[in-house]
Amino acid sequence: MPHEAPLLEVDDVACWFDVSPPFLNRVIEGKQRKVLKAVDGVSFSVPRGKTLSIVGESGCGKSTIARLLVGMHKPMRGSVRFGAGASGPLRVQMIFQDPYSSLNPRWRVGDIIAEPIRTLRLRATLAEVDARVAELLQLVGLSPGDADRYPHAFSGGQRQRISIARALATEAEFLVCDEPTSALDVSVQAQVLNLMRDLQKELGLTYVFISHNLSVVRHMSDRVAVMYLGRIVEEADADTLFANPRHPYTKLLLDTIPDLEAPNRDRHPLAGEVPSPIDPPRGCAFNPRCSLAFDQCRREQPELIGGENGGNVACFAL
Ligand SMILES: Nc1ncnc2c1ncn2[C@@H]1O[C@H](COP(=O)(O)OP(=O)(O)OP(=O)(O)O)[C@@H](O)[C@H]1O
Repeated sequence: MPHEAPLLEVDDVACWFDVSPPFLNRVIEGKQRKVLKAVDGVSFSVPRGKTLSIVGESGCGKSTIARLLVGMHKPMRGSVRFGAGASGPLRVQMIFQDPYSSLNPRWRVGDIIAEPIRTLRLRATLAEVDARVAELLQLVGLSPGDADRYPHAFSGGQRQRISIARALATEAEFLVCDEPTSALDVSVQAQVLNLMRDLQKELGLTYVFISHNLSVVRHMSDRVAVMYLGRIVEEADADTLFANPRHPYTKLLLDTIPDLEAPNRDRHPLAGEVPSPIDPPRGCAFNPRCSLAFDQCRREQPELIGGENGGNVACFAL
């Protein structure tokens, strides 16, 4: 079978922010500026119809990657390349974490979903636009009559369904989902995740799914990349990563997931905090929190290296 080119290919991408206090712009030369390396040398690819999840604690650079993918940030190094869509250029949309602030409260839901259809001229007549809006509402588990209501009339889970309908209204084939269920009640999270999985199968969608919560991504992902302080420290097929995590940070992250089969087992809370990306530790950024760290880890930064299980890991201690 010919090897299909990935739908998304990210190669050695870096995104740094100048976080010098404003007055430094005038009085201090460039070399003394403070630079925050939010993403620093990240590479991954996503095949068509698959899900890559990016996980890690707050501040690791996950949202910055999401913004790089949809063009809200420009990489200062490296490249983000998309393959072709089914009919013309690939359309990429983002689903945001907060379904309360991402929908215009003054617009009826029907208009929110119709807007991209009209702007992109995807339907010719008003009646066709209305029919498409009704179809999209049903696709996400709402009813066509919901088109006449305003966002405030809906729960958080329903609003996230509306956001998904709006994204699909563009005929997007690639969705970047930044913590799409983190603002929702736990009982509603599973419903929205199931909807996203069903839509993926039905429409052949490709996802980059961002979360700080490994248990959320477990059943969503084909592949998982674990980020720490702007870099990927481990990347593998989801089943492999959950069954046999290799990087000490991945192991710690997995240890924080509640085990439904052994709810009374002692869990180890993640000790310590992610260091500041403005002044990261020398060597492996995880070394101050790592029980396996030795001299080399405090001096050199480990590269992501492929292993026999098809995964990649960046650790000197393995
Ligand atoms: N526009 C910006 N200007 C300056 N610093 C930024 C900017 N955007 C992000 N950062 C910093 O970059 C680092 C990575 O942020 P990012 O939001 O990508 O992390 P994250 O893993 O998504 O965390 P969270 O889950 O809290 O959103 C953080 O230290 C953050 O403060």
